Amino acid sequence: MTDDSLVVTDLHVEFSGFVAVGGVSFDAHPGEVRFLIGPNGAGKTTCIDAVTGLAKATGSARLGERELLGRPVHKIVRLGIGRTFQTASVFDELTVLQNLDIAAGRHRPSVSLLRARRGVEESIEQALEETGLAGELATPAGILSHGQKQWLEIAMLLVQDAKVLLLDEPVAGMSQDERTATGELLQRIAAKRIVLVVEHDMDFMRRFATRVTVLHQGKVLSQGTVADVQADPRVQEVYLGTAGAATTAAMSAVPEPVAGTRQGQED
Ligand SMILES: Nc1ncnc2c1ncn2[C@@H]1O[C@H](COP(=O)(O)OP(=O)(O)OP(=O)(O)O)[C@@H](O)[C@H]1O
Repeated sequence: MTDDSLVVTDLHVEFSGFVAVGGVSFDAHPGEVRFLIGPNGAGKTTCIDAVTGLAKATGSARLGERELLGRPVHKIVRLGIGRTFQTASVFDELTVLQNLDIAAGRHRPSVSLLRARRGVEESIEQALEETGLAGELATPAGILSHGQKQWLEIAMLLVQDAKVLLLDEPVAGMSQDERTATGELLQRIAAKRIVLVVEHDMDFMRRFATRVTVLHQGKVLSQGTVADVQADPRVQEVYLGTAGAATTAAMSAVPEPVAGTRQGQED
């Protein structure tokens, strides 16, 4: 455990008496690509909503020494918690650079776009390089590929210097190549920041997760390395019952170690 860790303890969220998250605990640290998985309605997004202040919750979610629960959304953002949503939320009519300017809290009049390259701040330059969007500076976000839009959202979080990136189904709808590029991007980002991924895609999880928490009906069903959760009969049962044979096959496939990740780290 470090001062930079995200530690969620006994998280509870109710919607009009319905318990969406009923006592969930997990932690995440810089240096790992942390996954939250589980069938539809398991409570994954609600956990992220609670940590980011969008859903009222009890329990605790601490970033280092700081308690996040009970703070308003904008203060949680200021503490360095960034998130993406299942649907990319970039400004389609604005260019990649303008989107990043907005993320950086900077206003760039459109005339200066002609000289855009000259005026690019270092943080934006770095985020563009990191996410592979350097060649798309003047491209309207609306015509980016689906994968590039997700990367732009991640770049926006990097520009804001988010310490924690909470990513809700970042590879949904992506091609295989885009998934691989995204996984590698997350590994690079995770070297210095906390990356927590909510995902349905089991193959992606298997390739890139260092540790996994499996949620089911608002509770933690299993937690550990990819190998641990795949071997857990309770996980196999839940996926057999809800997601069909394809997912079960993906869950039971032997994980391939990925260079540069901290496979095997325990709670
Ligand atoms: N604002 C809300 N009001 C009422 N119920 C909600 C609300 N948000 C989520 N729920 C319910 O809480 C449960 C958990 O939902 P959540 O979206 O967190 O699940 P999930 O694991 O992210 O699912 P999915 O993979 O389908 O996105 C579901 O039963 C959902 O219908």
